[in-house]
Amino acid sequence: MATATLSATQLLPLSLPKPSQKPRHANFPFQSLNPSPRLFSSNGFVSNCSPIQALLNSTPITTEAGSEPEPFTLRQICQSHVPDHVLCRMEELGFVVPTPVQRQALPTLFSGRDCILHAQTGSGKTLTYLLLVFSIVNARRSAVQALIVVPTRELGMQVTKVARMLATKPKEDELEQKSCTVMALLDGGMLMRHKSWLKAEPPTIVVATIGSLCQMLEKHMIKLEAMRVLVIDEVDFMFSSKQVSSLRKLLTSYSSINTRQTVFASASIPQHKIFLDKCIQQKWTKNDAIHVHVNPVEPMPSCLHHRFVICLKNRRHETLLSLLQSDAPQSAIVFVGEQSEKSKKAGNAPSATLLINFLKASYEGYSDILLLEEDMNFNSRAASLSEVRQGGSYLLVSTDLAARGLDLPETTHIYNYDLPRTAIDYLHRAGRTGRKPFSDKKCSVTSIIISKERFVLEKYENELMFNCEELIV
Ligand SMILES: Nc1ncnc2c1ncn2[C@@H]1O[C@H](COP(=O)(O)OP(=O)(O)OP(=O)(O)O)[C@@H](O)[C@H]1O
Repeated sequence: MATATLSATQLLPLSLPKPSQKPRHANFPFQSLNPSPRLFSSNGFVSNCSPIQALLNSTPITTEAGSEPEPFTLRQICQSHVPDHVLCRMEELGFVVPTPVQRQALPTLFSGRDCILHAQTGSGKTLTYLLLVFSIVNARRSAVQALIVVPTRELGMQVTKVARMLATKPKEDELEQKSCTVMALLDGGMLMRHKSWLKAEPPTIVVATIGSLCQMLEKHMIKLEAMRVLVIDEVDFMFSSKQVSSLRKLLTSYSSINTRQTVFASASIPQHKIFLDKCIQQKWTKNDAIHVHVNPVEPMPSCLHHRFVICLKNRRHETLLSLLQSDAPQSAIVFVGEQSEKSKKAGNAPSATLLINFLKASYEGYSDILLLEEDMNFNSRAASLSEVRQGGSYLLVSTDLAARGLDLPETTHIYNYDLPRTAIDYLHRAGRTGRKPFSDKKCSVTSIIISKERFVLEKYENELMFNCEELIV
């Protein structure tokens, strides 16, 4: 059985600089989206795209004598794989320079290999797998050709939005050939409407939560015979959820590894070697599946500053208040633990509600404080998120529902009002900040703990290889 784990250095395409070569920048090779004199153009670049692209095309090349030009842009990496109109949209949306995961994983993905995409939170895994999807699907074919499975409705909406933005064609091009259609088949959606849509003309790409997807599969409303790429996002979470049996069925009974390319993505793949072996043994992936692990020695973004405050159990509200007053964050997420069944049965108010009431009464830093938790209906959840996305300044109080995949790039501060249950939960909560791939701006993650929780946080520090600074408030 051939299993493989590729680290960053092994995956570099031949023409990319090896780590032994002098990097352009000590921390990150691509500091700015502004084209620098080091940029080069090649014949393959010619297209009628955005001004950024035009500038990139026209910039003269300066490479060392005799050396191969280095693929500097996403366009160069994707050129012969992804349709030009998608590349143009990508650039219009500001995605010009590849993040490390894009630079390292895309050549492997374009080679057709099944892949476990393992890279930090906020590193751009979504665009990575979407570019693969667009390299494979054919908009002229009326069949579901790509399926992206996500754990929550919120993440599904986000991925759908990016996919639709990339798929959009200029009006004049639409007349020649229609764009890919993207369906969001998500829990809390209007399944009746989806049924009519699927019947009339199947979409090219489906973004689904496993519950809604399986309902449609069981009723034979959706067909996966033409599916050529399957992405499972937040794969470790999906395999540890209650829906694992549906997921296994999707991977083995509803479709076959021989006719699809399979991609698993997450910022955390515990025991990844065992997981990769299992993927092959269980026939979730083909035998030559590869583990692309970007920056394994640093599981969390380096721009995060981790802090903790020790307080008495009954002083958490006041401690959070003084932190907010001293930090005055423009945009922050406060994570609270989920209410236990016992507490629900006893008729207690959830701690998130109590906290919001307290903050509304005592903190004037925000015009509104928003809530996101599992017990809210889907409409209220959507309303909270859309307000957060609209406003330049927000304070969101949330359970771990917001911890996986959500992209709110303006978030600068994370507060763990309750300590997360595991190091992996810590990693994903912390990863809701520091989500601007080319920014060095420091963002903070602050945990409010009681003294006997200090050893738990220390355990997380060891597991995730970071240091937490004590704050006295
Ligand atoms: N090449 C790029 N240039 C600039 N910004 C990018 C690029 N690729 C992705 N981004 C931006 O980076 C942010 C994080 O990307 P994304 O949501 O894909 O992260 P992720 O790796 O999936 O994180 P998580 O593990 O938390 O889900 C997004 O705001 C996205 O628009």
